[in-house]
Amino acid sequence: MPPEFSTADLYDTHGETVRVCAPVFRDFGGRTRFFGQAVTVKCFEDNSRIKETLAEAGAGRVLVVDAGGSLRCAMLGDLIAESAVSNGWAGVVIQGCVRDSARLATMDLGIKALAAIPRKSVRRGEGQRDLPVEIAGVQVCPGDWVYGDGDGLLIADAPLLPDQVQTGN
Ligand SMILES: O=C([O-])CC(=O)C(=O)O
Repeated sequence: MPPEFSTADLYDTHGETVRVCAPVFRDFGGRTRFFGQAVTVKCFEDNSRIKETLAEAGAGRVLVVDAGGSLRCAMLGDLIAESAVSNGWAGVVIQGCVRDSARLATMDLGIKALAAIPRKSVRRGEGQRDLPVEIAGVQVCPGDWVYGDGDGLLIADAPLLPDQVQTGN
């Protein structure tokens, strides 16, 4: 189980040294409180990099995806989310859409995205990984610390929790 924390308490403790995402995301995963170090992807209506990355060992990290805010297709569905769970990812944050939302809600994974839509993306092998991205008005660099709960999402340069363990599981 993730340690007890709340993004509101973390904000009160750390103030404007943390970046607060604009409240554009909904929770789709079965885990609403999650944290971990960021791995970043930038892609548009093509989830190739997301599928590849979540097939690797997650080690409690959080995949942060700038999907350009597209509301046309889903960048994550139940199969890719299942691979994220079995590979030990703590969460996935997508500036874009998901699908299979009923199944996602049963999974032990944090998932924040803009909306759900039935249409899937088209995989053409495009997209970039491990670069600074911007989601919900804030910059996220690879290795930044991501904290999510029902109130939203905070991004920090350094770990915020006392005695922080190195995984978000
Ligand atoms: O395959 C996709 O593009 C998305 C999807 O439906 C899944 O992850 O199950």
